[in-house]
Amino acid sequence: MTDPNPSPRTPVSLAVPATADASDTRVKLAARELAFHYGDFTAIKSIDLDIPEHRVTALIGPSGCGKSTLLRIFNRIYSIYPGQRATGRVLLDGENVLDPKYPLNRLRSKIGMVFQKPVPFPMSIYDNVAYGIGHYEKLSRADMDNRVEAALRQGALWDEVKDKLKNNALGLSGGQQQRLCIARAIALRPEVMLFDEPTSALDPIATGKIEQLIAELKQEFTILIVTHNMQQAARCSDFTAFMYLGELIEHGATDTIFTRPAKQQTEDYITGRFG
Ligand SMILES: Nc1ncnc2c1ncn2[C@@H]1O[C@H](COP(=O)(O)OP(=O)(O)OP(=O)(O)O)[C@@H](O)[C@H]1O
Repeated sequence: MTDPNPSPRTPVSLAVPATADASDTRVKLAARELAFHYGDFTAIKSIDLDIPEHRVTALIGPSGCGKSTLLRIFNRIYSIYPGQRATGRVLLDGENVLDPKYPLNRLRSKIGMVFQKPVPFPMSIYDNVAYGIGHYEKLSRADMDNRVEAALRQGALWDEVKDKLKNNALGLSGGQQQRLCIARAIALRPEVMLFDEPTSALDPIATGKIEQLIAELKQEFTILIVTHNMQQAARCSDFTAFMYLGELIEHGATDTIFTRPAKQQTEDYITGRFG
């Protein structure tokens, strides 16, 4: 994992105005002694982590440290794969969502996920957003129209697509497709949104739009974002968690993690000495 020829990263400039304080918000999502196993391989080793409500928390760390695995535990995607097993607890508003008695449908309606590569359904822009809603609620045509419009507005896509809602979503640009996937997740009115490297396939302009969108969305949602981009973590998160080899090494206010990290491993990673 250690890079023998490290190239120092560009110094990270912070856009976070002041040290974020977790004491002015409550914990929305929490991991307690959370571990994860792919067969015999332990990818996450007993993590405790608090995710504050209405804040953006960035998950950073070198490739393979377990960031995506952690997101996949939070909405129990892993449960469809044989041999994959989580132990410990994930508390959403205090309830353990890993308990098999916690309904998967309820969990999916509360925790939405946006993936690295936008994957719109091969259907119209309108239907992409309406499709998921139809699984959970029976809305009149007018209510559905309103819900689709609201989601596309919140996804910062409405102005670009309002005259072509019946067009196939696959005709949108990559950045537009990603915003459509965000709108699709928003339309279900989740409480937590998980973003797994949402801009890694996008150009800087499209990336900037998504980052701005994430900053706006935290008013309504609790956000967790996995990113390899240190500048992005610094720009759009309030809190940052640094993982290494399946362990949570350090977690705190983003400006503290980037300017005064407590652990040497964190400093080595954010300054580009490894990873
Ligand atoms: N399906 C799988 N079966 C077995 N091991 C897996 C599987 N998926 C991931 N792993 C292993 O689990 C560990 C954590 O992987 P994960 O994808 O969570 O890391 P990551 O930090 O998200 O990496 P990246 O930044 O490269 O996406 C790695 O060692 C990986 O090889």
